[in-house]
Amino acid sequence: MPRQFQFRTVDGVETVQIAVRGRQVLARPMLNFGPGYTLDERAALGLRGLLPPAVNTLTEQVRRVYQQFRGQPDDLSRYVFLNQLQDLNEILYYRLVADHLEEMLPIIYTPTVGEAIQKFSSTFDRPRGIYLSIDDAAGMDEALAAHGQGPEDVDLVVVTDSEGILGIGDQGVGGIRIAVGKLAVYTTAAGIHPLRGIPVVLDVGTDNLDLLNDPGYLGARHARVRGERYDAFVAQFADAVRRHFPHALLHWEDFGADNAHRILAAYRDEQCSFNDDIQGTAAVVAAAALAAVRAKGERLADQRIVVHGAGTAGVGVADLMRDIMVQEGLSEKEAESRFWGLGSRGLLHTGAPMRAFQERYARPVEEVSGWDGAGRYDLAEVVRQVRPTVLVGTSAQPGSFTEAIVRDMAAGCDRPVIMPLSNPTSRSEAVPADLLRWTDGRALIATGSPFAPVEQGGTTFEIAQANNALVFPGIGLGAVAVRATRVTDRMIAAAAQAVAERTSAGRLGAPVLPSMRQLRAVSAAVAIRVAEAAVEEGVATRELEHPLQDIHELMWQPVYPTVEVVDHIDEPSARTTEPGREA
Ligand SMILES: NC(=O)c1ccc[n+]([C@@H]2O[C@H](COP(=O)([O-])OP(=O)(O)OC[C@H]3O[C@@H](n4cnc5c(N)ncnc54)[C@H](O)[C@@H]3O)[C@@H](O)[C@H]2O)c1
Ligand SMILES: O=C(O)C[C@H](O)C(=O)O
Ligand SMILES: [Mg+2]
Repeated sequence: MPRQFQFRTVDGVETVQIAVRGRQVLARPMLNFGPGYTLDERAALGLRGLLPPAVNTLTEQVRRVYQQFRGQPDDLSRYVFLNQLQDLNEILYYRLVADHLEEMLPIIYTPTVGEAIQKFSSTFDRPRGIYLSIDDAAGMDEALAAHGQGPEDVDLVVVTDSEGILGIGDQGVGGIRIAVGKLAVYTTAAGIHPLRGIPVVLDVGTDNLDLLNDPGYLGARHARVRGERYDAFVAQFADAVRRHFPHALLHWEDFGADNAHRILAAYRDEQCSFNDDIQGTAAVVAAAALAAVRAKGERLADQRIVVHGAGTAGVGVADLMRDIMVQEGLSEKEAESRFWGLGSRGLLHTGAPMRAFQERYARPVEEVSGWDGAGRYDLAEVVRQVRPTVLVGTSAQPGSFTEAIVRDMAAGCDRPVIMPLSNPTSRSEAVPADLLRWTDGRALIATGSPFAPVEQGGTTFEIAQANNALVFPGIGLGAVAVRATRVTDRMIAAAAQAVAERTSAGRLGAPVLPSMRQLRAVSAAVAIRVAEAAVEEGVATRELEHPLQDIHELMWQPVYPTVEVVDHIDEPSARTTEPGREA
């Protein structure tokens, strides 16, 4: 099918060539500027009479839709409203989100996206992204082609199989919305062009009985396919991405713990890909931990770290912190001995069963011989015995950082670092106001979901949001900017470093991470460091001549482009703004 339109940027000016007319223009979210079209443009595009007479600026349109947004009764309705706006006029949607970032991010992303995923089938209207069903594996190539993007057109593919959505588990086909949400954050934070990212759900069935028994459920209605058939489907998908979109970075999101680690290990050396829950989370949490221990005048290597929930995120976080301790001078074994991990059966130790990816954090069984618990040691016992200085929560067990546990921890150190990272808000291991109360304001806190500042003892405590949203957009942009062929550990460590450098947690009450308000600047800083690391690692296929300028120019802004009305679009569609020279 001939192309209907094409965006290009020449000398910093974005233009869209449009080869369709009339209602076909208004039917495309990236072309529908609504009353934003001038009268001349309306005449040239066959839009006369299809729009009300007034011509609006983008600012006027934002004002109107913001009022409509404010009129929504609850967060889920706000999500649905924004979702519909994205499918109506996508540039206006991104402008609205950019202008009201702090208010909108918790709607289009965590925590509200969690509820929207759970209610996917009842709130579904217009499909967005690609739905790949294991029952139609043979149709995968056709499905990817049907999306309409050519090999040069795609920078990013975000994929989930929906088994481990946030902390709410298996959500079947509704998981597409986490991929949509992550891409919206890529665009908002790092200026990835809205057309250059594709959200994908791999629907392999669901083990969620509520979904299987819901007559309105829109996904494949059978139990999750596992084993060889699942692996073959994932392999077919990874290969199809390489063939259809050879320059795309593949972002794995919210897979179940075993598959997440296995898939990352299988593909990280095969194609440009990373796992956000393992590596993105690790980078942001390491940055928060570094800022917190610096505020105490200590090193990471000096800490005793308990990871409550040694799953996808927990083990990723431990691995990166271990690597930082090694840089600080510890041996790998010494560094690993600074961690105590807990799974659903309590402390990981060599006398109890565990999963392969957890084994390096198993404590020797001799260490626990005198402990209370007969082989199963819960968080309270671990905290009592270990006296941790850092407590990480990636368990999705709400309230598991109890008053008794937190007071016990705080009795053993001056500034306990406590990070309840589980999302959405309903899964948080503790809420900041409680943590500050139980520790008399001594705790250094980071949470996964957003929390309002807390007033205590005359101090306002701003709560750092340690959400991978602070790093994955920059990791993506950095990798895309230099067309990296892999995402290496050093690129992830560089992302953590870039965030840590932009944090100063010295003052009492200051957050241990930059605010989400600074998302765009942080993402640009992360992208520059990630791109540089990619070049140093030899995985970049082009270099940036002026990193700051080049990254800045690559970041798409939500403004209406100059319209060029044409009869047809010339192929090929190679990107016209080259960020650097071929290496
Ligand atoms: N802040 C962030 O950026 C961020 C990033 C990724 C994940 N998360 C959150 O972390 C949580 C876990 O996500 P995940 O992807 O790692 O899931 P996961 O299923 O891979 O890991 C959860 C782990 O918790 C363990 N667990 C379960 N019950 C437990 C209990 N009672 N005590 C101790 N451990 C227990 C499980 O054994 C598992 O190892 C989710 O809520 C998710 O939203 C946050
Ligand atoms: O999606 C988020 O908010 C962060 C993270 O990827 C998660 O799974 O919780
Ligand atoms: Mg996730």
